[in-house]
Amino acid sequence: MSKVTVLGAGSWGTALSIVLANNGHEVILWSALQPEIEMLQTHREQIDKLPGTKLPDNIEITGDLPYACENPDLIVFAVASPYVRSTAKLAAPFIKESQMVVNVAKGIEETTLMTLSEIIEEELNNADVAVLSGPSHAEEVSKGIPTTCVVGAHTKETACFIQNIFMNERFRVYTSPDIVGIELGSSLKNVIALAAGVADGLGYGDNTKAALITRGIAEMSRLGIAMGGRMETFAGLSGVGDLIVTCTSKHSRNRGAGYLMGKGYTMKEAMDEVKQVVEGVYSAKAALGLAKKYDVSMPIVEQINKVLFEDKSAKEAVTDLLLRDKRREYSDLEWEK
Ligand SMILES: NC(=O)c1ccc[n+]([C@@H]2O[C@H](COP(=O)([O-])OP(=O)(O)OC[C@H]3O[C@@H](n4cnc5c(N)ncnc54)[C@H](O)[C@@H]3O)[C@@H](O)[C@H]2O)c1
Ligand SMILES: O=P(O)(O)OC[C@H](O)CO
Repeated sequence: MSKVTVLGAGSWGTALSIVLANNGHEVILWSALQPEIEMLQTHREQIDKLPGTKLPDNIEITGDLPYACENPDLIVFAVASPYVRSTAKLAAPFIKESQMVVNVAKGIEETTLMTLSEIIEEELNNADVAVLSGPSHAEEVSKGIPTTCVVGAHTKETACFIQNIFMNERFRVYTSPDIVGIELGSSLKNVIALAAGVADGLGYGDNTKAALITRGIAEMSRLGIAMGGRMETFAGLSGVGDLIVTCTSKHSRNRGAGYLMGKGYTMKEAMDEVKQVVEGVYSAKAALGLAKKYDVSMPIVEQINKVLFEDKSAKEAVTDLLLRDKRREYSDLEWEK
């Protein structure tokens, strides 16, 4: 049995706390939000986001960050991406040398273009920072619906330690050394999912969805490989796996927000309606920034940025994608003669 602290008590932090508690660990679930703390303490349930699932007794809810950071075996970062840096900064004075940390949030910082694990590493001196990602909606994980994820870490020992902490007969965890590939896949898929939602909102069909998923993974992997990630990772759980679930699931926040925009909502109206964090909106500009930095073509990311931030009509964006310059499906596949 280990001591695990989970920072962030939204859908994902709560669902993972339930997995960890059911695995027999002693869990501290911390939130920065007083109403969230009170709701979890009073009802022992994330009523707003995971209604109907009670928290096991071995989850302690707190708003006391120094206490939450007091010597756990593992800290799970599950706050929404815009709060990862501020939370790490606040926690840093209370965190021990070489603390093992796993980031489960998905995003890229707009101002620095850093991944979330890089931010945590920067803020927490000497922490051993890993990532956990994959096709995993909190609504299903909290109910014990079979789910698979992958943990990426700097060493095999850390990856296996975290794998053992999370894994059970309903939650299978693989390991990988490809941290950058995992984090880029998990962040970029949210941007593509917005586009898939827009297509649904416009009333387009399965052909359009399949096109966005397939061409989406092509552009995600082009950027990811340019940044040092591995193609295998983009073909894996945190790449195409997460992209499929996000672009198709009724639970998806990003697809849901895109759907509303396809129906004519503004970005702000769509985000308010979804009520939970729509990470693709926060990562879209950063994805475009990385595409420019690494000189990689990302046409879907480009068009979704125009819809989100330049008031371009969604219909026009789809037409512009379809009528781009003619090209080969994969530029490195050449005819022999
Ligand atoms: N929900 C899922 O199914 C799921 C699955 C995998 C990964 N994720 C990722 O996990 C992260 C969290 O997602 P979520 O669905 O739990 O979001 P959410 O909207 O349900 O919750 C976000 C949480 O962030 C925390 N927060 C809000 N404001 C804060 C502040 N000022 N300072 C510190 N913390 C603050 C709160 O605990 C809040 O509940 C996201 O990056 C998301 O992409 C979510
Ligand atoms: O599908 P979303 O947009 O709710 O994102 C949640 C998770 O990242 C799915 O793995």
